[in-house]
Amino acid sequence: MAATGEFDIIREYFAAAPAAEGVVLGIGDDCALLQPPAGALLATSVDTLVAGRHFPEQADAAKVASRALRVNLSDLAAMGAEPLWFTLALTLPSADRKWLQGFSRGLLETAREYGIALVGGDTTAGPLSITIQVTGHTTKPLRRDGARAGDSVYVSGPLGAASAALPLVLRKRKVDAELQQAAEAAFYWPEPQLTLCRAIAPLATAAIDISDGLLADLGHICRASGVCAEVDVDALPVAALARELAGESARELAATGGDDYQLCFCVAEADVPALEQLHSGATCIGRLVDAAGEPQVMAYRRGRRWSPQQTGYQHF
Ligand SMILES: Nc1ncnc2c1ncn2[C@@H]1O[C@H](COP(=O)(O)OP(=O)(O)O)[C@@H](O)[C@H]1O
Ligand SMILES: Cc1ncc(C[n+]2csc(CCOP(=O)(O)OP(=O)(O)O)c2C)c(N)n1
Ligand SMILES: [Mg+2]
Repeated sequence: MAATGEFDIIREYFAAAPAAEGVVLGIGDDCALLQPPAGALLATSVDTLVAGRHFPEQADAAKVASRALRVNLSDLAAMGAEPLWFTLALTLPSADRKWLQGFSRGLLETAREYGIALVGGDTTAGPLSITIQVTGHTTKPLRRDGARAGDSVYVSGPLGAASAALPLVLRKRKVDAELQQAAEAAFYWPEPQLTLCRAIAPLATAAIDISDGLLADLGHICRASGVCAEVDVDALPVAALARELAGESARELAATGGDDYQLCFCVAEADVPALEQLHSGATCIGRLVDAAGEPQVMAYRRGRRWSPQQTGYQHF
């Protein structure tokens, strides 16, 4: 039996979200009432995931829910913020009970894992899309505009897995069950770098999460900070899964493919030894230099300037 209407869906699948810190009033009224931690800045961000654009139309509901929350948590990590609350705007083609059960399970399990509470949302009929707005708190924000010439540029972990996995996730390429599972894990369960962001917050001058592609996203730091970046593409940590799936193209995917949600961050020269002491798993991939002309990313392969056709995903 299908759930009947908008309010049944909310009550049955979302209203049972557990009580959480700072939630004076949660789901059910015109607004949620929230009490921010004393003295903290609130960090807020919203991202939409559209079926066919951000995930396959026929994707498993629990996996899509988890990915939708994880990519939003990634923005909190990139800002140096701790998760507090989120809202969910869900547009559904139909009130499919099985889909909704999977979706709410995946969403609420992920929310519990990362300590973030669902406090409200909106439910409408239409083409499948998922919008999540997250709020966190921080006393040491990691902005995009704090990087300076001379800083070293780091990435938090291996790149290229999610974009190499996309053809498998889209079922455009058939592989054995184990490889299919690894591909789906890379795509649907990116790890928001919240632990790393806590460790690097005292040292990083700027940070961004890699959603569109490393070279494109680092470009945002360059423009915000008024610097150029020199990136040694040969130094990028390429994910083993990307190598297995994409062979020779894996390094290009690591540089320009999105969807991995690792962090890219910068550290002043004087703080590099302290950063290295953290043994955080981050890899130095280049450095920042004065922007003689326009702030931009300059990529190098085998010591020579390298300009890929696309530096990252573009919607339009
Ligand atoms: N439609 C919009 N209205 C207002 N601000 C927007 C809109 N779309 C994007 N932004 C803002 O532009 C900046 C870049 O957006 P985006 O590339 O989506 O960031 P991210 O990769 O962190 O999700 C962010 O500060 C975001 O809040
Ligand atoms: C079905 C499908 N096709 C293609 C992609 C690749 N892709 C779509 S959007 C995107 C970039 C990230 O999405 P965006 O909406 O730009 O997120 P934001 O930068 O705002 O966090 C990528 C790599 C995908 N994830 N799923
Ligand atoms: Mg966005």
